[in-house]
Formats: sequence, C-alpha cells, structure tokens
Amino acid sequence: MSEDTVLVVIGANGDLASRLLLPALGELLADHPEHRLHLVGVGSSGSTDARWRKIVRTAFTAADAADALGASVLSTPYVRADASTADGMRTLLAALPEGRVVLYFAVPPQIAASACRALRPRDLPTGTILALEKPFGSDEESARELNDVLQALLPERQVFRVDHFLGRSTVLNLLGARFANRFVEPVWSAEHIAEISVRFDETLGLEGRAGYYDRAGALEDMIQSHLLQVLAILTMAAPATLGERDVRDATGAALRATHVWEDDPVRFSHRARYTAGEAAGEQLPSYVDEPGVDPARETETLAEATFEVRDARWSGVPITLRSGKALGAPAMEIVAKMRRVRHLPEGFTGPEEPDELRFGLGPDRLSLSINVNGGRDPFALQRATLTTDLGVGAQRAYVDVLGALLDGDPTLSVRGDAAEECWRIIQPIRDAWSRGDVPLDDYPAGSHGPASWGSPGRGATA
Ligand SMILES: O=C1O[C@H](COP(=O)(O)O)[C@@H](O)[C@H](O)[C@H]1O
Repeated sequence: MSEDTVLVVIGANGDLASRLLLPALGELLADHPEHRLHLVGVGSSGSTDARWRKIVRTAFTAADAADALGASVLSTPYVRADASTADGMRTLLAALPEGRVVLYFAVPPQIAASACRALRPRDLPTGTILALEKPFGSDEESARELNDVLQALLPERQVFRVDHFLGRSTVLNLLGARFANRFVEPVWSAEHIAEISVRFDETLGLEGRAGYYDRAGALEDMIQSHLLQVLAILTMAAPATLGERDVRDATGAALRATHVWEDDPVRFSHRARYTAGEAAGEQLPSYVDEPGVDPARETETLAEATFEVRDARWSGVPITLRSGKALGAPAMEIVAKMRRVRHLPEGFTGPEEPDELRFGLGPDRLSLSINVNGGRDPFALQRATLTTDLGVGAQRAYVDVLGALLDGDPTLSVRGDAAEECWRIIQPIRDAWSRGDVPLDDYPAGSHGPASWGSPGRGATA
C-alpha cells in the first residue's frame, strides 16, 4: 500500500485556504477516494483541531464533498506555529504525523520566502514537496535568489510554483488543440497567424484585497504570472512527450525568446485604473477611494502590453496580453487571427475577414470563424462560426493543481527558470511606468476601459 500523504496547509485560517484550496481538495477527494491523507492546518494564532476540522468540513460541504472528509482524511490536526521563523518551522515539522509531506504555503509570499530561508535540508523529511503561490519573488533578481534557496533544500521537481491558470481546462485544451490536429499544428506559426490576443477582463473590483493588490497591480497580478504562462503554452514548440521535462523545457524556451514588441514599452504598453462606476450590478468607488489603497502608489487596475516571441516560428507576430478589473463585461479569451488567403479568386462578393480561432477562458469554449458562401447570393462571402463548449470550467483549476501536487507531478507548475523569465520580460514595462513614460489613464468602472485605447487585441498597431 502506498504511503499516506501529510498535506500541511500553512495559512489554515486564511481566505485562500477556505475559499479555494479546501473546496478544491474536497472535490478532488470525492473524485479520487483512493487518496489517504492527514490534513494539517497551520496558523500563527491559537486554534484547535476541532475548529480546523470545522473549517475543513464547511469547505468540503460547500463543494458537495462532505463525505470525502470521513472517507479520505485520516486526521485534521491543527498546529500553532509562526512559519516565517526557523523555530516555527521546526515546531510544525516536529508535530507532523508519519507520511509523505506536502507543505502548501497559503500565506503571503514574503512569509513563504522567510519560511524557506529558515529551513535546512535536514529539517525536511525525504520526498517533501513545497508548494508556493504567486508572486514568486518581486523581480528577476529576487526570484533567482529564492530559487537558489529552494535549490539548496530540494530537487526542482519537488518545488511547485503554483499557477492555477495552468490547471484551467481551456489552457490545458490548448495542448490538445495545437498538437493533436493536423489542421491546426502546421498553421500555428507566423506564416499563417497575423496576431494573437489574450484577454482577461474581469467585472470584479478589488474585493477587499487592497493589502495585496495595491502593491501588485494588474501587470504583476495577471500578466507577469498567468497570462505569460498562457503565452508560453500558445507559442511553445511541440514537446516530444507531455512529460514534465519536455513540457517545461518547451515553455521555458518560449519565455526566453519573449520580449516587449519592438523593445518599446512606451508605445506598446498601457495602464489605467478605474474611477467610480457600476460593474456587475455593484456600485464601486474610484480605485483610489477603496479602503486600504494608497493613491501615491499609482497602481493600475488594467494593463495591456504587446510582446513578440523572437524565434523562427513566431517572429513578427504581435501577441497582446491584457487584464483588468471592474470592467463592463467579462471578456476572457484567446484569439488567434489568421492571415488572409494569398489570393482570393475574383468573383466573390462580401467581406473577406481573417479566419479566427478563439478559446474562451470562461465560459470555456472553442470557436472557429471562417468565410463560406452559398447563401441566397451564391458567391457572397459570409461568416460561419463553429462553437463548442470545452472542458470542465475554471473552478476545477485548483482541483487539478492539488491533484498534481498529491501525485507529485510538477508538469503544470512553473519551473524556477520560467519564474525568473517572466519577471525579466515585464521589467522594461515596469521601468517605463515608474519613469512616468506611460500615462496612467482612467476608465469608469463598468466601462470597457479607456476610450482612447480602442479595441483590445489591436496588437502592434497600438
Ligand atoms: O490569481 C488571480 O486570478 C484571479 C482570476 O482567476 P480566476 O480563476 O479566479 O478567475 C484574479 O481575479 C486575481 O486578481 C488574481 O490574483
């Protein structure tokens, strides 16, 4: 029989644990009752095993997985320890039951980093896995320094830099759509694709997260992390296998080749923040009036930037990444716009639009828009769009992340070198913004962004 897992949630009393991790764990265990685990809660404040078990039960019940608690969870001890100190980490490690240890840091990244710095390799039971949430470091240098700390503790394949977008079903579907279709794979290059846009417009505002978000902003919160991972999957060369090494080598190579379009962040990046308005039926104050926001920081709530993957497959294709909060409608999708046909036979009437392949990132769907004819006017071109729902939805992202963690498979977590690259890629934009070279525009909450930006995904014509 395989060893039991000791899943240690550091930050047991926090929002991430109760809102995302525990419901996802409940779902995972309901689907995979073969897992056996001790679920240890760790917090710096006093609590009890019973109170922690209640948090777990509430989250499992919300996920319709209450039975999984009795079936798969062997125990739910709570340990009081300050994980940011060496003493705290030792206290918690000494209190763990026997089994394969997975330490999940559901705490602010500075605490996770201090905890890792406080550890010595001999403190960690053989085979321990560490899971860290974003942001991983705060720039390329600090990410490298943290990677060095981790490398001294554990082999890379035991470090999970969690990016839940890599568990989103549409993002996973990109692999199948790209590499398992003869009519996609050969045309997935600059020769046939004119531009790509990845957009993640949310209607939600700050949701009380000023403490984190006001320091991060949209560029770091979404583009540096999730959307660059999506870009990597969209543009990577075909891996020989879906094994951890092949996939992460390929995404790493794509990121290493990625640069701001024309190396000109002043022209090819934009930032803005919301003013008062109504989004998703909720009245929102101006971002600067949200509780906890420091107006002097000039944090953007909407960011857009265009990149190029400078390799033989992609040079010359603008790839625009955009994400923001408090926008008028959710718009979450990847759009690959094809080039026009080399020669359109004379005689067609009607507009010939570039073909488009769209991947919806919520709802998750795939749609292909092409030109056809044969209607009442037999040679008039018209648009036909074929759409299909895909996958199981974004809410499963953490289920897949946790499943991979319990299976010890890091394929869909961010490798150390990729984490550093993502900071390197956005650094010229951060520099231009902090010099004040790119204006901080504004947009009313509930609008589609600053009117002067035009339509998103306009790529290198920006
Ligand atoms: O990591 C984050 O992602 C969410 C969007 O992802 P979703 O799966 O919750 O839709 C974003 O709202 C948040 O600001 C960011 O930190």
